[in-house]
Amino acid sequence: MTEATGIVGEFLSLKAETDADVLAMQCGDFYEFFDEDAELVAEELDLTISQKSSHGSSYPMAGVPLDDLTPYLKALVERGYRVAVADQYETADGHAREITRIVTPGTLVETGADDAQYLAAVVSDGSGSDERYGVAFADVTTGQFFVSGLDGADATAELVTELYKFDPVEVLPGPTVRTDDVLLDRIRERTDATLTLHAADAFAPGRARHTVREQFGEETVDAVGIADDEGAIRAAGAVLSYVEETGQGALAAVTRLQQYGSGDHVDLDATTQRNLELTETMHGGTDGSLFATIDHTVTSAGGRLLKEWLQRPRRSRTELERRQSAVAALTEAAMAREELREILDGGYDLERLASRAASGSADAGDLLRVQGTLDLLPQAADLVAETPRLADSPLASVIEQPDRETGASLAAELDEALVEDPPSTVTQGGLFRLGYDEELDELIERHEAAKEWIATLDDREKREHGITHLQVDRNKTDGYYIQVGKSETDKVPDEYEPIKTLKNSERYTIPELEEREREILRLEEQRGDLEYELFGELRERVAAHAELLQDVGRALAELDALASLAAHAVRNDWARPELAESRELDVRQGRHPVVEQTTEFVPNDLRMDDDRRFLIVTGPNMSGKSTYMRQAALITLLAQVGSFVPADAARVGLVDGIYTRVGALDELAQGRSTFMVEMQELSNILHSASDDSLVILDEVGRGTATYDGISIAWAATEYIVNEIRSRTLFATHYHELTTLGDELPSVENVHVAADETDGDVTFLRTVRDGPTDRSYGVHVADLAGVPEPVVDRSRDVLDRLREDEAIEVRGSGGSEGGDTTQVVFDLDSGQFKGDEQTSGETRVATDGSPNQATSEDDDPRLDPATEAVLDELRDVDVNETPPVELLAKVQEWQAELDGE
Ligand SMILES: Nc1ncnc2c1ncn2[C@@H]1O[C@H](COP(=O)(O)OP(=O)(O)OP(=O)(O)O)[C@@H](O)[C@H]1O
Repeated sequence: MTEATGIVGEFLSLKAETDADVLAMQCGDFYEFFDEDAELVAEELDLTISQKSSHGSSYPMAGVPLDDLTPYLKALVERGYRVAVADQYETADGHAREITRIVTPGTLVETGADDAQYLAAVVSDGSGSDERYGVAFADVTTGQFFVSGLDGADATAELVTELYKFDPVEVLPGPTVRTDDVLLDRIRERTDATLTLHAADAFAPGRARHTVREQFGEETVDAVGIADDEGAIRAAGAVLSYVEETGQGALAAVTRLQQYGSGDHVDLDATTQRNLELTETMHGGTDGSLFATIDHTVTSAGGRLLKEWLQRPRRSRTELERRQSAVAALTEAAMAREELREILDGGYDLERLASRAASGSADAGDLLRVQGTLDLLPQAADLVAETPRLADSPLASVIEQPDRETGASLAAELDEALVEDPPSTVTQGGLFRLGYDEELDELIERHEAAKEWIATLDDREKREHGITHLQVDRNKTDGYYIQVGKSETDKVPDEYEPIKTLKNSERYTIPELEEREREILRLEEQRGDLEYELFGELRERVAAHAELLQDVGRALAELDALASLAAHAVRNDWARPELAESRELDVRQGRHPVVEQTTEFVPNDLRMDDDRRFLIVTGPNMSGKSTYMRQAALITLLAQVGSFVPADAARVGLVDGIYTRVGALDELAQGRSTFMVEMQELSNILHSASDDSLVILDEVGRGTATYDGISIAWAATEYIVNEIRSRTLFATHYHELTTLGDELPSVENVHVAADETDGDVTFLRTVRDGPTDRSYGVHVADLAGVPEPVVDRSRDVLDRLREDEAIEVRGSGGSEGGDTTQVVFDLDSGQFKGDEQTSGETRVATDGSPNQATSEDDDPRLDPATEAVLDELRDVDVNETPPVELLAKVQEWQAELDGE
């Protein structure tokens, strides 16, 4: 194929210059895509493809009008593509084109989503156990910029957790990271980010440091305390240079460098965030998450902040008490709270608008939204000042924080400058009020006068020439014209010069009109140019106040988030928790914040302190163990957000981390066995939790053979109680573990009660002290529709087991000629026993402890037929096998065991 020339050739050579996935090239009034790019956008965005021939070949082509590019860009970028935009500019001999910006998921300023949009860079130095990372997160749509250095044994896990928390849309892996398959896989697992290779030298320490200083100034870098953290600096520098390189101009809005991770936040690993369903449920939806339940914010910035609070609860008591006092004041000042929310409801996203001003994409409407939103702060301030309960609260300082004077003068300037309902294009004039600029006023006056002259021309002509059907109008092809009805064309004077004949009328022009038309066109152009220039200056002045806008935006967002917490507390009768330094958690009549919304909830107490640090929670299946434990975690978390909590009263000893291990739902898809995941999570908890942490373990050990499971759960309990000393809730169906309550200090049993009368089980949902030894698993199997014969047979077996107080494995005796062999695990003694009546042998573990019980030497020998049945039994996936097949299996096994 010959090489394409002309416009296609130009496109292809520009495309070869960039590493973007797609190129949009301006051709006059359109942005065009050619070749593979045309096919891609046609497929993704449903554009029509046409063919463009060049040098004997035909190329697919698709295009969008100039002014419509943004939504298409957004759509492509949201699908993870990086899009280069080439613009056309005039030259002495025609025009040329060059790539002016690259729009990527992490640098798209005009996002439509409410959520934060982080661009991250990750660098690593060190290796093995001495792994060190630097990480930076920038949200160019709001100007947020966070950096952190991570080191120590758990640095990799912490890094993955941070990535999960910030959930970046684009990640720039540093030079070493991009060669680390394992880490890259974990990043892909934990985020939906596009991974982009950014120039390696942007990560170089010297260059990165220079970039960071240029952006934030040397003093800031020193003050924030990252000057010595090379990893953090390298990551920060790489992010900044990438934003700059994409040419989006958003860098100007990134004004504040914030370091995080130095112990101000409660550790919430990625698993825990998911398990507690903070922002998404385990099934991936948002409905039914904690955030969806408690979010009553009225602005997107308020919602974003509240979500951030949930994802990053605080450890600082001062900060939490400040938020609590504000929420408390708002719960008590009902009318003022609702009025405040109404005021806020009129606001727009100032942080986002600041970024749009800085990147030059804000239009006149955006600047009016800036003005309108700036005006809300003084309104909120007046309301707070007039309401004594609020005036004494920390709300006053939230409002005091931004520079209100400058805010007011910027708002006044915008108000004086722009007309009420400006057009969305900024090049055609019509944006400014009279009195804003003298030169513009004069142009406007002349423009308006010329238009006025034309507006009255028809009357003059009608009068002078006695024509009734005469009108003056304008269109694109003919410009201004005088139109006269056919019946009266004989009355037109000589100076009327015909320009077009229509069916029923004739169009004319006259020299005077032509002159005015030229004047109007000239004035329109001058006015458009001048207004565009003035608008650019005005937008730059707004952009120069990016930091102020961010301050006001955050203050309004904070008011919104606090008012939302107060509104939820009032509607749901939540109480202000007392924050304690001691290691306790004392909840009176606590509820689960999400479940209480949809259920007649039975409240429960919870008491944990130094003498009662580890609670073993037993109770029937479905009784509410998981709910009770999550409730404890969520109450703690809400308290450390500064919120009220779903309880009559609560005293919450502040925690440094919340760790959970509950049933994993979605890990299988990622190729790890359920049990492996369970153990990795347990391992992570045992490494990370401290005596200030809250640990929730739901059925640890369940994923493997019973004895291994009990052994692991037992040993983990001992380790947590003796070594870690965290506050821990551990739900289990291994009732053997309840004996630990007597043996270890600070371990107590509680159970969720159920009532059984004549075989009918009622879940009481009440938590009481002491253990229980009943699971009612058979009852739940019945409820779930397991076939009756299986349920009945289970009941028989269960009754026998209860009589024997033993776990029994039953098989046909090979050598004993059909006699039954029984191997039992005695719940009282925690020992294995052979059935002396039939086999005459006793198999007892040497020291009686469960984890010894499975040792090879003591393994009871069974005949091969029984072994085979047991193997099959172990392998059956109960969740995957239809009940009828299960039933058939059971019959088959019975037959085999009966020696048939
Ligand atoms: N205190 C309560 N009041 C009302 N309903 C509750 C309460 N606690 C739990 N429930 C409801 O009971 C059901 C079972 O709760 P949960 O999953 O916590 O039980 P579980 O004991 O952990 O079960 P399993 O042992 O089978 O995992 C849930 O649907 C929950 O909504």
